[in-house]
Amino acid sequence: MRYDIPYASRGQVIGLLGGSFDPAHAGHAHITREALKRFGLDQVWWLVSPGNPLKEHGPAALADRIKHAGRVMRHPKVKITGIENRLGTRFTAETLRGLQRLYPQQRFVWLMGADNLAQFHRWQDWQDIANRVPLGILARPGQRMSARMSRAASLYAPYRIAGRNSQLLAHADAPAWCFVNVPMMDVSSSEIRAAGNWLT
Ligand SMILES: Nc1ncnc2c1ncn2[C@@H]1O[C@H](COP(=O)(O)OP(=O)(O)OP(=O)(O)O)[C@@H](O)[C@H]1O
Ligand SMILES: O=C(O)c1ccc[n+]([C@@H]2O[C@H](COP(=O)([O-])O)[C@@H](O)[C@H]2O)c1
Repeated sequence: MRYDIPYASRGQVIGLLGGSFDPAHAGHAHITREALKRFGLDQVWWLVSPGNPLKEHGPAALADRIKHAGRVMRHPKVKITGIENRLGTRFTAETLRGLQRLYPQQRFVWLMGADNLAQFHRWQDWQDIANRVPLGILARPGQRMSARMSRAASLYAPYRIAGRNSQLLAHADAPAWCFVNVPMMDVSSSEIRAAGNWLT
């Protein structure tokens, strides 16, 4: 299947929420709505990943995950995409380089839950990512401390924008990051997978 590249007008700020979405759930939809508000984003694109490079087991078929994500998240400012499949990228740093080439007139903010900040230093070219785009981090149950104590949080401590100033993030030059203490939803794809076959 060939996936389209979404439209964004000049000057727009686009939040990117990458994930396996295996399957998408209410927690993803919740942090997306919070990110739109807290960071003042024009759009959020979900990047449904061909497969997380750090996860051993491959996810369900991309087309099924995208279809399901479209049912979970319906919002005029949110687009569900298979951009990484289209670009032929799996690593976030490569994806961002590709997107910045394709959209030179737009700004991107990388969004992630606190669990991903905790292991961000294991990602390929993670410092290139942090130097390329602002990072918007959303609280996740049980992950606040590990995120705050993480290698990325300590190395980039001088570039942190306080949560109360979250509206500044989207227009800040990278490196910049902001942790927002949004209300939390205790839900995960692994729990849903363990409970049965979401594809049926
Ligand atoms: N309940 C949640 N609260 C905050 N962030 C979340 C939540 N669920 C997922 N995220 C974030 O959404 C992004 C995509 O998550 P992903 O698709 O891996 O879902 P997941 O529920 O973490 O999956 P799994 O349980 O398989 O690891 C990640 O940045 C993750 O941190
Ligand atoms: O680039 C990397 O090295 C890298 C390592 C782990 C995760 N990621 C990205 O982080 C996002 C969340 O992944 P996941 O599987 O936890 O949903 C998704 O976009 C992945 O491609 C990226």
